[in-house]
Amino acid sequence: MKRGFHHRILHVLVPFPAVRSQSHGLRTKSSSRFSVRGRGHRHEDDDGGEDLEKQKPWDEEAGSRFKLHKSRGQHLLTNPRVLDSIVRRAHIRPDDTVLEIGPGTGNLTVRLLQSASKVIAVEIDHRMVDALCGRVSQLGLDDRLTVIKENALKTKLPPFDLCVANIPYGISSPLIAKLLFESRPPCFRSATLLLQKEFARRLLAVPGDSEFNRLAVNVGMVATVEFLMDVSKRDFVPCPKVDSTLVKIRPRAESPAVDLEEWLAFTRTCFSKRNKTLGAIFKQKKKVAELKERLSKSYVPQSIESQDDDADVDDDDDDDDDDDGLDVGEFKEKVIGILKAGGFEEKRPSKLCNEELLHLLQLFNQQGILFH
Ligand SMILES: C[S@@+](CC[C@H](N)C(=O)[O-])C[C@H]1O[C@@H](n2cnc3c(N)ncnc32)[C@H](O)[C@@H]1O
Repeated sequence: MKRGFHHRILHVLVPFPAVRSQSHGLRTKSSSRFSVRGRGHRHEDDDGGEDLEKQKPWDEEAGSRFKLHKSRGQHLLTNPRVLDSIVRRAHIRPDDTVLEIGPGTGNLTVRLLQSASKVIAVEIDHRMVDALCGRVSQLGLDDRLTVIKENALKTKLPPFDLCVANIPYGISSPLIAKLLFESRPPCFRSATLLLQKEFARRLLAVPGDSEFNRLAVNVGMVATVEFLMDVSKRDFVPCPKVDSTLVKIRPRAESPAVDLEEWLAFTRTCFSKRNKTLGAIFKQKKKVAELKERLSKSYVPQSIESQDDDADVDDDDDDDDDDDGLDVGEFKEKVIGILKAGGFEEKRPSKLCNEELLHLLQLFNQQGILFH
């Protein structure tokens, strides 16, 4: 079973009170301060030209005050210019259905509702859901918002055209994997996501960069990633320790010519030891034994949630050439022979582009060596 995707919990659709405004325009409330009880956070916004910009990101009158949990990534984006910029860069069409993961109190949601036909928001915290529903209801936009009160990683996502979100950074990797790999091919145009800056750098890394890693390799196989802008930590309440980067992920139009489960398992092996050559990686006794066993064993699916969770795993036996007890000597020679024939033995996976890695996988597969 794929870790994180096997619990299919029913959606809880949160109903809204039937409060409507006179029109679909956003109404501006009079409150002018952001305040979270217990934290003493106060945020004063820039004055904007439009109604929406004048509206404060969090309206005390619209909902109750509560403690924000850092463990759930509850850093609310409060700078209206940044919020507007995210919506602008998402290129939303009027008939689009937008998926938002982690709407929080709705700072981004109310803007998305202005541009899209429909917003589907997935939020784990019922206090946030209550605040969001109250706020959207007061604005008279509730008929276009559907809230799924669930863990975004554990719920089946409904169809959508665009994903636009300031996500909790703790779920970045499994969430991107879910968006891109859970339902193939993905049917959305793009995901405009605010990510932790360091994570975004790794996602944007190319072969040869020090940050180049399995996450970039796997995402790059099925999507392109574009840098949009950096966002200061000072634009959030409470202020996090890290800065952020907005990126746009676009699924590739054509599916890659490879079994993705096989590819994910292959890259898991290639990137299992940082800075090692492929020769050193494939000489490990355990790796050789695993591959040999897989020749005769049936397929065991791997998690695609933990895209990059094993980069530091050390087996402590990478230089071990002694095959006694495993009876894998001949098979190991075959594996090394394939690496040598392709000119890969001395190369490091972090320097190879996807085409080169794909070529190596094909060489293995042609010799009957499978990775899943
Ligand atoms: C960084 S805050 C963003 C809030 C809002 N979008 C904003 O920009 O002000 C992340 C939000 O995601 C919610 N969240 C955390 N983990 C989640 C999960 N696994 N599934 C859905 N929502 C989650 C948090 O409760 C929080 O409201």
